[in-house]
Amino acid sequence: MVIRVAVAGASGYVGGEVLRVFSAHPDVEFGALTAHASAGDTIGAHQPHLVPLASRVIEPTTVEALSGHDVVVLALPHGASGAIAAQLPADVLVLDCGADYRLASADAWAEYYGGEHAGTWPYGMPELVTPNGLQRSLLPGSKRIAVPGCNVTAVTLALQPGIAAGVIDASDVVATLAVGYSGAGKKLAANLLAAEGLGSAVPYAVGGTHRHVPEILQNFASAGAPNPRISFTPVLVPMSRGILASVTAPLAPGADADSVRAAWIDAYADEPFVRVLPEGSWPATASTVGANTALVQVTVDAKAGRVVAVCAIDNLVKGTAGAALQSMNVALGLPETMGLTMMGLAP
Ligand SMILES: NC(=O)C1=CN([C@@H]2O[C@H](COP(=O)(O)OP(=O)(O)OC[C@H]3O[C@@H](n4cnc5c(N)ncnc54)[C@H](OP(=O)(O)O)[C@@H]3O)[C@@H](O)[C@H]2O)C=CC1
Ligand SMILES: CC(=O)N[C@@H](CCC(=O)OP(=O)(O)O)C(=O)O
Repeated sequence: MVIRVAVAGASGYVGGEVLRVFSAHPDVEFGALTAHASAGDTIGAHQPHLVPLASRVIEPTTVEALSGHDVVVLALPHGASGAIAAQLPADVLVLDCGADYRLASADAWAEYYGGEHAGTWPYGMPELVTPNGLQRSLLPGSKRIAVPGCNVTAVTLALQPGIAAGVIDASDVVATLAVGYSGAGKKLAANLLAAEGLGSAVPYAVGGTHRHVPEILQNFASAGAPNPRISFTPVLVPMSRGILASVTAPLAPGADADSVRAAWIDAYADEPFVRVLPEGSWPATASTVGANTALVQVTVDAKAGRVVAVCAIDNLVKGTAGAALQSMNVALGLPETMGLTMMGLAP
């Protein structure tokens, strides 16, 4: 079987990671590679680490260029993906790595992103708990998939077992994230001067303003939280990749350390890409670099009466490109793990 894949945004961080991750899939063959200002350049000029693709020429992102493929991956700024996706044929599988189609609520879109809401597509997180079972059962046959936000993936995977099992109170969640520079995209990351960024940790989008807040709350509600609330603070730290989400919530009445641990272990026992670490060992972003891995740990802070859950991912793999490939496999009826690995890169 050959799956012809077009990648829009091939000059960016996510586009580059889509090219790297998807090239490990035995059935994938790349068709058009498109972008915007870099059209006419070679991939090698923008992604020098992708040596086998170095001589491929980047085309402008047009409906014509993206037509005639089995799969189109959009790795474009939000807004740009909605504009092009609306013109793509209905029978091509479109995986949008941007935010345009993630939210179910047009009001939430207007509040956090502004402008018109493009719509809502099936959500590309196979592990998500939904009222109708796990999200993976809803993806086969889908022709449109909204790939989750990277911070959202880390926070959701950290906490959803406790929500689904009823052992935490999700109306008072506090999340603090250490996030790497590549999450900001190539253009912004280039502006983060090493002289100022190195050696410093800087919070941003503080006070409930981050665009991922409504997406996280949507996932918590999907997992069964009746009135989810979160105080969310991302902190930019000097690493190129990685997200470490530390998430806490009150212990539900009647729950204890045993029921909490059992909830997390049971939730992820059969998940190919989520690993609950042995007790006492805590996730590190370095162990996820380059892999479609989510490492999770949980404990009870008895004095505070709160559950503390931590999740580490590579923002560009499980946080985006890996999640896209995982969802593509499920949508096409292929083994979910095809072409994906939990073997990271270290040291
Ligand atoms: N970085 C991350 O960790 C994550 C990012 N995402 C999302 O993925 C998407 C891509 O992000 P990222 O790769 O980081 O961003 P980059 O800035 O690194 O790359 C953006 C890409 O989009 C292209 N582009 C910009 N404007 C247009 C346009 N008007 N029409 C067509 N192409 C355009 C650029 O092309 P050119 O260079 O030629 O101008 C470039 O290829 C965003 O929606 C982002 O929010 C999601 C999860 C994680
Ligand atoms: C460091 C940094 O800025 N990280 C970005 C990552 C978000 C991202 O890219 O996700 P979307 O697809 O939802 O835009 C942020 O926190 O906004």
